[in-house]
Amino acid sequence: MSSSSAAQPTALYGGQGDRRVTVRDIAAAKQRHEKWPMLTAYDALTARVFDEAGIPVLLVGDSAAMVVYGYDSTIPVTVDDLVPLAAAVVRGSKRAMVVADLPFGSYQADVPGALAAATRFLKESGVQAVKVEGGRRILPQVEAMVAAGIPVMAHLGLTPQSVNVFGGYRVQGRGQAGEELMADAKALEAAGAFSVVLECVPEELAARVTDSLSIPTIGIGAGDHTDAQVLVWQDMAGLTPRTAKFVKKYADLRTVLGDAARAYAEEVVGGVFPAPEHAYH
Ligand SMILES: Nc1nc(=O)c2c([nH]1)NC[C@@H]1CN(c3ccc(C(=O)N[C@@H](CCC(=O)O)C(=O)O)cc3)CN21
Ligand SMILES: CC(C)C(=O)C(=O)O
Ligand SMILES: [Mg+2]
Repeated sequence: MSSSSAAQPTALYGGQGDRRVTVRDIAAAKQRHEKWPMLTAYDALTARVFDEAGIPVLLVGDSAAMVVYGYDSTIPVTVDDLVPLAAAVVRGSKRAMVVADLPFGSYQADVPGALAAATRFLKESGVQAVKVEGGRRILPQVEAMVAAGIPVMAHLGLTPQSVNVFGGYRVQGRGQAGEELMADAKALEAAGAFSVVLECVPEELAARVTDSLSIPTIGIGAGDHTDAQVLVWQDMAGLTPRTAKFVKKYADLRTVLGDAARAYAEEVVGGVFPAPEHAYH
């Protein structure tokens, strides 16, 4: 593992302090050309680990549909499914800004629906911001949420809630589609989005968008020129069996956890565990 080229903690990454990271902190990081990491989290214990590691932004992704609930896309997951996970991540963290994905079907149809879904996450989970997939078609929703005081993170490129339009998880934004994505990004910035995720797009496009916007870009499979990076934590920790090309594995939790389960099982079967020190007298 190449964790040796250690970057110094920055104002946003690795800091301590008993207040949460805000949208203003994130905006200021771009002015300082300071890169930052985001990770997903879906429960209190991992949220606490990542918070103590100094990760400034935690995303309760609708990828929970796949890595928590076992569906094969993000389409089935609901607000009712995600709100309790988001609440657990908020309870498990102290410093990180917590962002929740609005799930498929909860914001696309109209402004009242989007406001209702986002409001549930802020009231019932305590997250500080929400994330929505899409560009100019959802501008009214973005504008209304921002006007209501809800920070909005945008998401362009491979927007997994549109997997049935794309016909699979493929790179987006090649050729003319890149110009459309650029126009979407500028429109979202003008609508008040505080950041934009760029997923699975050519790195040249992600760099151009990053240099054209004053809000930070957060890349996943978008090269090294975005302001921030995000990965699904089970991917970067090596728990997911198969991952996309853009994932780097920083641990091998699949092996670690499997070995632990086998060691425990063998000791139970062999009568080694529990030992006297694990019993009450
Ligand atoms: N565990 C997990 N990690 C993710 O990053 C993730 C999810 N789940 N669920 C929602 C979406 C789906 N994502 C995916 C899934 C697969 C590929 C993938 O296999 N991509 C191909 C690229 C093919 C091409 O060249 O166009 C690859 O081989 O990397 C990409 C993004 C990203 N998101
Ligand atoms: C991968 C990130 C950007 C996401 O949207 C998710 O985890 O749902
Ligand atoms: Mg998502």
